[in-house]
Amino acid sequence: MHIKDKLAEAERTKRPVFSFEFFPPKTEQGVINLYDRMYNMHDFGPAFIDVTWGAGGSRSQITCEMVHKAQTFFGLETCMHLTCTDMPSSKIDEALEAAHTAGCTNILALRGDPPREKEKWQAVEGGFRYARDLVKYIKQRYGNWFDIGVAGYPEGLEDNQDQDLLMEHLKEKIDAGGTFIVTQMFYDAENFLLWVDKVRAAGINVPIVPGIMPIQTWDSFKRRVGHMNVHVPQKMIDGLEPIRNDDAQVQEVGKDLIAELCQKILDSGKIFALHFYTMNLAKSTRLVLEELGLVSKDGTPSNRALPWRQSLGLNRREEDVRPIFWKNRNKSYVARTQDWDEFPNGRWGDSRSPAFGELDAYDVGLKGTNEQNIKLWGKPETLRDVANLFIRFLEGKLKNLPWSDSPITSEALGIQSELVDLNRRGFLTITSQPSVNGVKSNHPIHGWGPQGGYVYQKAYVELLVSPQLIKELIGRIEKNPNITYYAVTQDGNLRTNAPTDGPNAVTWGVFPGKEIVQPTIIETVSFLAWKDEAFKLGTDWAKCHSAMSPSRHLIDNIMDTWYLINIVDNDFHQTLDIFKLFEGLKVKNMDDPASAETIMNGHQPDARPLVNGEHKAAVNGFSNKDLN
Ligand SMILES: Cc1cc2nc3c(=O)[nH]c(=O)nc-3n(C[C@H](O)[C@H](O)[C@H](O)COP(=O)(O)OP(=O)(O)OC[C@H]3O[C@@H](n4cnc5c(N)ncnc54)[C@H](O)[C@@H]3O)c2cc1C
Ligand SMILES: NC(=O)c1ccc[n+]([C@@H]2O[C@H](COP(=O)([O-])OP(=O)(O)OC[C@H]3O[C@@H](n4cnc5c(N)ncnc54)[C@H](O)[C@@H]3O)[C@@H](O)[C@H]2O)c1
Repeated sequence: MHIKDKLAEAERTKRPVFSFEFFPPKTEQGVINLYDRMYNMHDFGPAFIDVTWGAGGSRSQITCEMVHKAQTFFGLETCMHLTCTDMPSSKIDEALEAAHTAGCTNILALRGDPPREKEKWQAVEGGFRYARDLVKYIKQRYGNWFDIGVAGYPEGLEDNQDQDLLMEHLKEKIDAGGTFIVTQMFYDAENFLLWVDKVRAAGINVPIVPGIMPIQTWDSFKRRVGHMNVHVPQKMIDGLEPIRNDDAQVQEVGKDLIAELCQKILDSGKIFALHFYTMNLAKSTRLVLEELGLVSKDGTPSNRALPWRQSLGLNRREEDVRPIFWKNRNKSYVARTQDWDEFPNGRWGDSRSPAFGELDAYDVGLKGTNEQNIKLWGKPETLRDVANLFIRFLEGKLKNLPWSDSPITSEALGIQSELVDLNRRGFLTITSQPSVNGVKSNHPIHGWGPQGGYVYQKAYVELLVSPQLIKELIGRIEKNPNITYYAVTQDGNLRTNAPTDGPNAVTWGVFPGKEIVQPTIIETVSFLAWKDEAFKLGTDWAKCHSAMSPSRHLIDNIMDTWYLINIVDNDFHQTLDIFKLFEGLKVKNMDDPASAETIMNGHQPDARPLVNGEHKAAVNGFSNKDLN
């Protein structure tokens, strides 16, 4: 059924409907577990679900596969997103044909983010430069088979803050055949409703579906707001900031704030649908829907297990944490633990979670236009210039780096001088955490999770290391039985001394009446998924600079030849031992304009390759190619 008909029915009957957006997970296990979740969320009764378009290679294949499964097996009315970026018309045809074959009759037609490298931008044959062109093409090829939605921006768009122009272009998309509008996420109801009036004044009469992003934790909320550049009313900040360290309270207050936002929108009498950016998680969306009375409080997903398989066969949870009571009751154990990855959900969380590693709703990659990024980070020509950027970030003088999208935290300030010193010597630090040996869960710096608990963490540092120094560094690590590491190059050459493939918990908490929660882990699969993202952020940064520029050359060389390494001191009583590994080590020629090449041609490591990246990835069900 076409979405426009469902929306028209909602408006006619004045009974609001809602929809859920899912994105293609980063890992194979995440995809499998998402099917469980989609199946369960079916019971909430969404009018339709959306699957975002994962640009490029395997991610787009997963979109098509998810659309097929949702439509055919779960009986969910599905809308497939489709973008123009880097899509020759043959690929657009393939995607549309896959959707058609799956019985999907709804497409959200988008432009996608422009390729970073401006000089390579080419509207592909058929002219899919704007979403409008894609709408026209779909109409032309498929007539009325597909109902076509388009995107709307009440808060403006990064590359176009001119609201009048955006409105003109929105009108063009509707005139080309768009029949409904789904908006970006926002938290400002007043601004949205004013925008709705402007849409109507522009002569656009199709239904508008507002994009709602539930609040999971303070950190993810802040990160997304920053990423999407949306305005947050002071009332929300005031409600959430004082309880930022108590995830359970943030979820509770967040639910109330989002329900209030939704209610205001629905009470306006102008809007009859809500679109939830679920981020592949069920709980916070469900809580908002319950609060709004759109699902009943006992309307939790039923205990139905997927008819064609047993979920627990999927290695969903480590078997040794399964309570003995459920030993022979796999299905009900699955149902009882359906929110297993909901809380808290760090970005280093479990790679089996459908929500693993997700930063924003669409694709990973560097944010900001090339001009903005050059203004922010300048035009580095030597390794010293690059290291100085990291140092300025660590000193709080720069608000972000390609790998760090929010300012340095007070937690990192405790080891600031050690981190600055590393960068000064040519080790580019990306993430860090000091060790914590049991502080209260409401601790202002290290605290997280519910009240009354204690939290722990192991000292951790993740950095980019020159091939000049990697051998010596790994040699030192391997002499210390407390320290584990993973090191990988962009092309997937992985080295590690981790004793198993399984997770190494680096953050955990003990809370009253709960099992131990370990939100942050390091493991092979998640590290390989992250390394693709980490190197992409770097190559995106290089592409902000023109092809022949020294900055492009320098950053590309670092990405092509350096190692991404994470190091954990498993003795969580030690805070500074991890830094002793680097004593006396320093990259040579940091001021040499060709320093990156010097490094590339320098001493190559011959540390024992414990694991071959490609092979290891295959063992885990992926090839690095698939994850790109
Ligand atoms: C609800 C929603 C879902 C999304 N889903 C995805 C997804 O699944 N995958 C993904 O990669 N991205 C997704 N995005 C992000 C989207 O691809 C980006 O925001 C993209 O930058 C803009 O896409 P658009 O379809 O709105 O573009 P368009 O409407 O084509 O507009 C893009 C820019 O071009 C300008 N423009 C449009 N027409 C013209 C014209 N005729 N002349 C000159 N300028 C023009 C516009 O003003 C705007 O600045 C989504 C966004 C939203 C709001
Ligand atoms: N190793 C893995 O398996 C894996 C998987 C996915 C993501 N990641 C990591 O997740 C990180 C983001 O996670 P998050 O959002 O929880 O953390 P974040 O980016 O907020 O940073 C985590 C901590 O590192 C500190 N930090 C930030 N930038 C730093 C820098 N340049 N040098 C030293 N310390 C810095 C922060 O202040 C904070 O205390 C990514 O940057 C990546 O390193 C790792």
